Amino acid sequence: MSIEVDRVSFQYGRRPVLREVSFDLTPSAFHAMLGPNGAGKSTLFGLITRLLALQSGDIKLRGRSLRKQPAAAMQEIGVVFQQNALDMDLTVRQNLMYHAALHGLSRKAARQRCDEELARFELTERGNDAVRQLNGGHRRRVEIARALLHRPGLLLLDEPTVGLDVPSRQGLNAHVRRLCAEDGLTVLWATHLIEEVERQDRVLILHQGQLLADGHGDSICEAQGQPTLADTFQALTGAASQTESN
Ligand SMILES: Nc1ncnc2c1ncn2[C@@H]1O[C@H](COP(=O)(O)OP(=O)(O)OP(=O)(O)O)[C@@H](O)[C@H]1O
Repeated sequence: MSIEVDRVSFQYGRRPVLREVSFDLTPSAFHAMLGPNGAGKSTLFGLITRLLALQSGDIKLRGRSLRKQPAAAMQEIGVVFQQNALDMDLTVRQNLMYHAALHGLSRKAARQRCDEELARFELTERGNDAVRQLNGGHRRRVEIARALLHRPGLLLLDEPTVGLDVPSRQGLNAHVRRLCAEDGLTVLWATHLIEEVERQDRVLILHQGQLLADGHGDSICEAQGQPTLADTFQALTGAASQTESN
């Protein structure tokens, strides 16, 4: 699924937060958006998902402009925000069914899609448990399953591993990479953690609202004359990359 972000700038009040950000994503590939806290990642996600209104520039999904055809463009997007957005007292299945109804799926289609997603995320046995009973890693999986119920072509994840322990972080990252490889999903994974990025990923480095690098991890390292992504990130941003331990 193609997405083009074209010269998007944004400011809160008089404070610029994004400056002429442009990129497009490779269909069916995993993209890591790496940026320290405050880089503007959540603001960009807010614009792509229309939580925030575009001020300048445009965003197109499969050629459909968010400005001109917002409803059609939004059908293409599944999103997992930084904050848990599940109802903790409802069961896993109820959370999914509610979301499917919001997307206009019939009850029959919704049930079928829920079954498929629960199986794919190895959650079938937890379907009737309240979300509150699940650990953090499983809750995040439910959120991703929910984001995919309406079969979007693009999955956005905003720091999805925040608050998870190391094995859960790694498991979730690997799971999303599999979705990309097996289902042809286009993924944009925002993080400030270098461990979640691999050298063969398309990497977008955002810093203080500007896109400082965009390309395969290897090419970015080579262009900067740096041995690792962590060194490249530091050279470009002046910020030591954050790791799970700090
Ligand atoms: N509603 C708001 N009003 C004013 N400033 C804001 C608002 N939301 C975010 N900001 C500021 O905009 C800048 C970018 O924030 P944003 O949340 O987009 O960055 P981020 O890369 O997602 O970082 P984080 O992971 O910490 O959320 C920050 O300096 C932040 O303080």
